[in-house]
Amino acid sequence: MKVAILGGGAMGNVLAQMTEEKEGFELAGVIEPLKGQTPDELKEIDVIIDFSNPANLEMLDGYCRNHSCPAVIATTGYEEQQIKQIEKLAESVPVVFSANYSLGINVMKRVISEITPILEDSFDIEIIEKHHNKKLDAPSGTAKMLLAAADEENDYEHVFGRDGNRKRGKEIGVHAVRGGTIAGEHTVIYAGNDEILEIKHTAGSKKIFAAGALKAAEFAASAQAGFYNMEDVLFGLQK
Ligand SMILES: NC(=O)C1=CN([C@@H]2O[C@H](COP(=O)(O)OP(=O)(O)OC[C@H]3O[C@@H](n4cnc5c(N)ncnc54)[C@H](OP(=O)(O)O)[C@@H]3O)[C@@H](O)[C@H]2O)C=CC1
Ligand SMILES: O=C(O)C1=N[C@H](C(=O)O)C[C@H](O)C1
Repeated sequence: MKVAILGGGAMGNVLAQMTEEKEGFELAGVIEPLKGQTPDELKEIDVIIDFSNPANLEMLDGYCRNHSCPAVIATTGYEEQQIKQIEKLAESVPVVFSANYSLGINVMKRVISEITPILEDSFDIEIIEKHHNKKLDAPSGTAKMLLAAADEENDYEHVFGRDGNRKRGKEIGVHAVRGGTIAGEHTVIYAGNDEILEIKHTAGSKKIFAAGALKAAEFAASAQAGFYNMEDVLFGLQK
């Protein structure tokens, strides 16, 4: 399978190396948008994997539409309107879209949806994410995804970067920490009276995201047009 990578940054580089090493995969090229490159320069791509920046969405959308090319989108920090645009693109081509391609976080997401309804009335819920000091967006896409998993009913008030006292009532605080080379750490804290439950995932390196994105690429290359997430890839199609 011929894979093109949009974004030649930290993730693009790790993914390029893993693509070249993986049996059955061939690296068609790495597109570096800030150097004026576009995917149009590459021929016969089976799937394009985007680890770049929301500013590249128009380019990605146009390329996938014009070439009926499946996409795996890993970039985070999109505006609501851009996510709608990705959903629209998925009416024409297969799109896998996830803020986190690791197995652990996708299992954690399931755990959070399962236990939050049991604990939410008597425990306070807070989310803490930690990342390297080069990360542009905050809070992380994964923190927002875990928040959505905790908040299926949508009757919470969300507080990003809480400062001061917790108000009583349904409120989930999301906190971002940036430093050094932390590959990614996400903790959901359930704090009750005299007891604390923490669910935590730590990424040991960027390789876990690249490995998951390659799995998603295999899935996307043989899927019908549609909007998929990493749970669809790992656990079979969700409803
Ligand atoms: N879903 C997941 O599992 C994961 C998602 N991510 C996300 O992937 C993205 C990339 O991460 P990472 O590689 O660490 O980031 P880097 O900053 O190392 O790389 C970002 C890439 O995006 C391009 N870029 C940056 N700014 C712009 C801009 N304004 N306009 C156009 N292109 C731009 C750059 O292109 P150029 O090549 O020309 O320099 C660069 O290669 C982030 O959004 C991050 O959150 C990261 C890890 C896992
Ligand atoms: O920028 C990163 O590095 C990461 N970004 C993703 C996010 O915003 O959640 C996924 C992972 O945590 C690493």
